[in-house]
Amino acid sequence: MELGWLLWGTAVLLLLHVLMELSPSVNFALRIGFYCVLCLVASGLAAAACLLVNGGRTVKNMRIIRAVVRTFKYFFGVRFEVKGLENFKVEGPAIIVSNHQSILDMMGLMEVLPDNCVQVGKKELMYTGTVGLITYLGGVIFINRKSTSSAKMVMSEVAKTMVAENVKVWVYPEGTRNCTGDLLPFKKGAFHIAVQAQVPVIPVVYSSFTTFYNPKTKLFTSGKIKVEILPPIETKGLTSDDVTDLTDRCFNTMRETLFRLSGRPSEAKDSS
Ligand SMILES: CCCCCCCCCCCCCCCC(=O)SCCNC(=O)CCNC(=O)[C@H](O)C(C)(C)COP(=O)(O)OP(=O)(O)OC[C@H]1O[C@@H](n2cnc3c(N)ncnc32)[C@H](O)[C@@H]1OP(=O)(O)O
Ligand SMILES: CCCCCCCC/C=C\CCCCCCCC(=O)OC[C@@H](O)COP(=O)(O)O
Repeated sequence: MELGWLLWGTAVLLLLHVLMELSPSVNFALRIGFYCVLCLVASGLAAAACLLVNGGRTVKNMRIIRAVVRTFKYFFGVRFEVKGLENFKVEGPAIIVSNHQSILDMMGLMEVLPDNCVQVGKKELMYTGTVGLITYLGGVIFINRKSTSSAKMVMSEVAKTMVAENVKVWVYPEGTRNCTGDLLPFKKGAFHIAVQAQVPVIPVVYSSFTTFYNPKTKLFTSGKIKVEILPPIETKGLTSDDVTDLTDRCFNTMRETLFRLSGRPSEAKDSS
């Protein structure tokens, strides 16, 4: 009986392996499917640990989530090369902005996430089962992207509480995933918070995934991601009139860095 199960298991694994070798779409679907299942299962386990250790929604849970997610890279053969971690060592709160390419970004986020840091996320994430639960427990700030006025209200509240509670806030200023190897124009919410709270902006750039991950061509193999944490940009003395300029400066610096890290230096010079 047990031998029968073993043989069936081996046959299924072999079949999956052959299918993955033969078809890039099957390989892609299985790897992404595995990533989602891993996120759902790990979130359930992490949620139990968060509730036992910290009792409810708190940024302290991010340490548990970070420790769990940092193991994911070994399942997918993803390696990170990180530079500039010392730039996170600013006294007190800050806004961290980074490029957003895929759901796989959670691995890169947790690889460098400083202590006492929460992310801004779309409210739809709340409805993703255990992943929604873990994002809630970790203190993620949920916004409704379809309503600028309500999103702006939440962001203004964040500007007040991040100073009172001494937390850093991680925002993806492109506002959505973008895996083209370039940046989308930046939304201004993150920069408004930074100016309102008078806290520095710390840009973080991840090299393009396109050489090993591309949903359009169904590519998903192992690969290396270069991460660079850039020096903080001060906002002391800036007003709401300076937000557009601050956004543009940050965008240009990050785009230049993205192209350099991804081996496309010439195009960085074309941007402006
Ligand atoms: C254990 C296993 C676990 C596995 C799992 C772990 C997961 C544990 C981690 C989870 C991590 C989640 C990570 C999720 C990642 C996302 O969900 S990314 C998507 C959600 N995030 C975002 O969208 C953030 C970026 N978006 C913004 O900041 C946008 O500005 C806003 C606030 C949403 C507004 O959107 P909008 O209306 O489209 O944008 P925008 O053009 O910027 O603004 C319109 C006008 O309002 C003004 N404005 C904007 N904001 C403000 C403001 N705050 N004050 C005054 N004026 C403002 C602008 O200046 C602009 O006016 P003009 O200057 O053009 O005259
Ligand atoms: C009971 C309901 C069950 C629902 C099951 C849902 C399955 C989802 C399972 C795993 C997904 C793992 C995702 C990890 C968190 C990813 C955060 C993220 O990257 O969100 C995307 C968001 O930044 C931008 O969204 P859009 O590009 O605008 O779209």
